[in-house]
Amino acid sequence: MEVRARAPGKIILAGEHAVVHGSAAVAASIGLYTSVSVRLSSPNDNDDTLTLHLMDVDLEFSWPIGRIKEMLPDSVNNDASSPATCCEETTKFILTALKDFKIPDAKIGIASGVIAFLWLYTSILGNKAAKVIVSSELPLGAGLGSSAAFCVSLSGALLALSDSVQVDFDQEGWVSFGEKDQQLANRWAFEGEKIIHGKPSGIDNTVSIFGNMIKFKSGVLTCIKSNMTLKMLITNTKVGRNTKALVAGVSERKNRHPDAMTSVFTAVEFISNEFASIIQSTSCSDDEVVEKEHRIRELMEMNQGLLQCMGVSHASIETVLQTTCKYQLTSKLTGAGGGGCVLTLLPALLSATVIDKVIRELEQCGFQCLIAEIGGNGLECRFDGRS
Ligand SMILES: Nc1ncnc2c1ncn2[C@@H]1O[C@H](COP(=O)(O)OP(=O)(O)OP(=O)(O)O)[C@@H](O)[C@H]1O
Ligand SMILES: C[C@@](O)(CCO)CC(=O)[O-]
Ligand SMILES: [Mg+2]
Repeated sequence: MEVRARAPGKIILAGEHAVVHGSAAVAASIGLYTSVSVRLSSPNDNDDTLTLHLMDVDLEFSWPIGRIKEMLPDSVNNDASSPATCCEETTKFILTALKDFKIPDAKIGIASGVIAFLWLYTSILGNKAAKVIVSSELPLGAGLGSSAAFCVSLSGALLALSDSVQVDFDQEGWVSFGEKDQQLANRWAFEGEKIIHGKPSGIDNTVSIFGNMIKFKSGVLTCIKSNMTLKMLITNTKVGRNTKALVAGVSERKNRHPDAMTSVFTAVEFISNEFASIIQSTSCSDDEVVEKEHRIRELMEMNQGLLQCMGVSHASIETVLQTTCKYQLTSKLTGAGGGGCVLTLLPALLSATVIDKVIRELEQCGFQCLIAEIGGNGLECRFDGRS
């Protein structure tokens, strides 16, 4: 039996990092997906292994089911309907066991993804033999929510094969989960994100599950209906970074300067709330759109300044800011920062010639630009063999 699931990446329009400390943030899904296919072995296959093929990093892992039972003895009592946290001891044990695979140093960040996979797989499906393939259109570790899309698509595919969710696979094409099942997949994906991120707010997995645009604060989501076309240029600085380390760095800064950092997070809360209300308000004339874009630009500029205060900007991000500023365009980092991706607002009346010029100049700096669709569907799955 084979199931495929796909989950989108995201951009954070306002509020990253502050959201980890309880402030509001605004995020939207983007039209770039991570896909997972899970094929359970049948008795005819005569194959008693669990195999994970990570196409994007060209790594394959394979464990005899006996080894899975040793590493995760509780997998016999799996209960897909109640998401559980992977304890530190289990994480360390699996990490040690992964040494057998000699993951190259340049790809060592993948180990946390493999631990998240083993935890989600065995907690949801127990210790069944299967082949799992993961591939993504997202750059990994670049601020576009690759870890959340990974955990969401995995949780979706695994739950679809469990008895705990009801998916109508008689429908043609991609199918969404019902709301209760989306909530369950979201709780599992959050458990996976905890393994990869340390202390996630939950915004990335939530927007990847539900899609579209959301405001998120202290674990609570509010759907946002945008009343303006937001066009963002996404520039990948290609500077590698790790969300877990950046989130931990901001917490350390908060411990050193609690009053100053609390004020920074409070300021971000106001920015996110104002951002959300601007995009939801209706505008009739071109002048009103221009006025709204002007206010959004100022909010992005202020948010970027506060992210600098948190210590998560980077020289490569500053280069993108300076380059786009030459064209009177405003940018801010998105996701965890420290490199990764930067958003630039492309005003509705901006000419294609200017867009081409700014993209060319950014690419000459060695960066990679893309214009992704904002909003769109969240987690979806299907039985393979159907279009
Ligand atoms: N397609 C994938 N294949 C294997 N591992 C993946 C994949 N996508 C994500 N991961 C895991 O997620 C890690 C990257 O997560 P990280 O949170 O650092 O970056 P991100 O999610 O892309 O950015 P952000 O959290 O800022 O949005 C990788 O090192 C790997 O462990
Ligand atoms: C940096 C952060 O705020 C967003 C990462 O996309 C972390 C989180 O919210 O979990
Ligand atoms: Mg992440």
